[in-house]
Amino acid sequence: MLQHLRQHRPVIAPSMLKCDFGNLQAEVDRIDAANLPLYHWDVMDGHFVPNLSYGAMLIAATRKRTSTPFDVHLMISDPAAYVDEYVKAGCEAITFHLEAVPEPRELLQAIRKQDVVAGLAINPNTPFEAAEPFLQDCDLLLVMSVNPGFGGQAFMPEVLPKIQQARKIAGDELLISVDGGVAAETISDCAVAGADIFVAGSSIFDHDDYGIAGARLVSQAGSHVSATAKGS
Ligand SMILES: O=C(CO)[C@H](O)[C@H](O)COP(=O)(O)O
Ligand SMILES: [Fe+2]
Repeated sequence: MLQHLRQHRPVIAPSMLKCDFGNLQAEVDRIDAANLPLYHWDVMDGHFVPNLSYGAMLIAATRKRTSTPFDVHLMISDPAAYVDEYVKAGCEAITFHLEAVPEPRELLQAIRKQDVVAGLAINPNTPFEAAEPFLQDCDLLLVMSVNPGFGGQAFMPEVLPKIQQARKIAGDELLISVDGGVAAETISDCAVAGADIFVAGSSIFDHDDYGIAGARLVSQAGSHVSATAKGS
């Protein structure tokens, strides 16, 4: 899975929060036809964030419909209680919030032990230094560029220095994902700062053709992803 993600950099990951749940099979077909290499599932519990989305049951049902890898972004207060459900649902990457689990080492290690990519997410107000001690136990750092809870919000450029810091300190091994308001106008700044996974909700699902929307994002980001990073 890590190899898959590294090979597909810049990775455009459609945020399923914005898809048409009334026609999920059609959405899966359109995403896969567009060759988007990673699904991003936003799980919200109405407690950690003021919104409720969907859970492992829906993800497991969709798992049967596509072989494209899944990353689940857990915006929930007690991720440790639910990680096994998301592994069983077929998620290849599990990302949870540092704000929910201030001592995340044990949970990151437990995720890795199951051969699943371990991701740690930080909110816009959380400094990079809070996550830094745990980076050796992470495969992926997700930097939120909106306050979590809703799709369609405006990108917060003030998070870009955190991405730069993470890339400088962690080197090329760490996958850095940016999530929230990523669009054609904002993606190149994220790529220049050092991100390699770009979560895209509105900037994919608001378009008629996901292939064209994805290719546009790749071309805006692509030239900034270093040649050594690509395919390494
Ligand atoms: O985690 C999220 C919100 O909490 C979503 O992944 C994110 O907002 C994606 O949607 P958009 O690209 O429209 O901002
Ligand atoms: Fe997300």
